[in-house]
Amino acid sequence: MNVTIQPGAVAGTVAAIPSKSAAHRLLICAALADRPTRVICPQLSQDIAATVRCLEGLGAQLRRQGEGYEVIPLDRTKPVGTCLLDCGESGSTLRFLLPVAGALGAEATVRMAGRLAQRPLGPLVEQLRKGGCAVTLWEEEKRLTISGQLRPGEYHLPGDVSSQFISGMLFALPLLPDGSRLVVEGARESASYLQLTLRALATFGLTPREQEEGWTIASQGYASPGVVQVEGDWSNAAPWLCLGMLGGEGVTVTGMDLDSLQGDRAVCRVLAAMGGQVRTAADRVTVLPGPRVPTRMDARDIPDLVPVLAAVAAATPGVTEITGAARLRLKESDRLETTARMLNGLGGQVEETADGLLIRGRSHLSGGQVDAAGDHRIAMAAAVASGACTGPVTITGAQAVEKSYPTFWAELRSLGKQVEETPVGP
Ligand SMILES: O=C(O)C1=C[C@@H](OP(=O)(O)O)[C@@H](O)[C@H](O)C1
Ligand SMILES: C=C(OP(=O)(O)O)C(=O)O
Repeated sequence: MNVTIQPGAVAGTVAAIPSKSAAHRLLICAALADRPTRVICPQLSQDIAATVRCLEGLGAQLRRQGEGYEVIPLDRTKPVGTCLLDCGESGSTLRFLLPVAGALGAEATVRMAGRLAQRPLGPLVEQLRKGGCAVTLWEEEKRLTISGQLRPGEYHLPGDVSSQFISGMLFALPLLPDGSRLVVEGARESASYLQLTLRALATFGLTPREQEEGWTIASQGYASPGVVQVEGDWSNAAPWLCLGMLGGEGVTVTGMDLDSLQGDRAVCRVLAAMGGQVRTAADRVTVLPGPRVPTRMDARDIPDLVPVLAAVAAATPGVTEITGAARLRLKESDRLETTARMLNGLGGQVEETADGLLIRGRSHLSGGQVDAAGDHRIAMAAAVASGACTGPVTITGAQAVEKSYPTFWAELRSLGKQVEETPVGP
């Protein structure tokens, strides 16, 4: 599908969608718990659906009821046996559930889509093999298999490849019959995502004991609190707040936890540093245009914000430098390359560096036709950039937003933008 966005100001209010990161975590904990849990999650996405599908593959039952899921946990007294885990393009689903499958002794075939089979998995696979699992990856066929029973023990993971490896082991190790140790080597990136994992575990009564280099993790059952609510998604509120910065009468996002542990809450701080007028009250945040000043950004803890913040920077006169973002090359696309290409396609001046972007901003961008590169965050960043364009913006492959935000184009329309969706033949 192609989307064409006409120039024009935005104004209005968007209700936050449920956080994809929180939804994955709470659904996984619920599926491993001692009794049923109601997980309130009013809106779905392809990635959340992937986690639901895989948890069903492992033997849990997830029934969609009203605004959420009734999760009947898997029966830990019965072996999982053979199963199919179709992770789609969701890195979180794959990296969280592979260790869980190992801890449950499942004999799983895992399917992957898009770029997922090429994204890093090696350090996690190495540890699972060390712990007694057989893992074989067929990258070309986008398939892998895991079998064997993961043993309690000491596991080591790097801190700077993907925090999702660490989260996956934090979910898996309490399921083992004896205590384990998880050691994180080197600097930690995406560290706030580990806090989200620890909070989800704590909600289900699990508290890995923090040590200087990682955690000791007791053998312990997941205890359901009965009902859990998925909080609003800061990563996906960010495109609206960034758009609010680029003109018009401001954009408000409601349903946000202003004290959230999500690292992407930093979008408020960064937009304020860039001159945006950021106003918060109760559960909402509003961003209005301001003077737009360039800044330096370290993206080590906010990888998913880089494309949308780069779009604002491209329309901010002066030089903005984004560093600490090498990991963006390992996402749904090489996001340093695809962000630069997309913004340059709209008249921006963006250069890739080894670990980030160098952006020479202009007061306006021109517009043009750009490709989403199969990446939801690039499609949404192009929509943000359209807020600074004097001409129309056409985004090819715009359906990419469905990975995390299926109603994105409808919401953009609700803010007053003229958005035309054109289906493209098979
Ligand atoms: O744990 C999570 O929910 C996520 C962790 C981050 O990945 P990395 O840890 O691989 O950087 C982030 O980019 C991803 O969108 C979601
Ligand atoms: C990288 C992302 O997700 P995942 O790693 O779960 O595929 C994302 O949502 O930007």
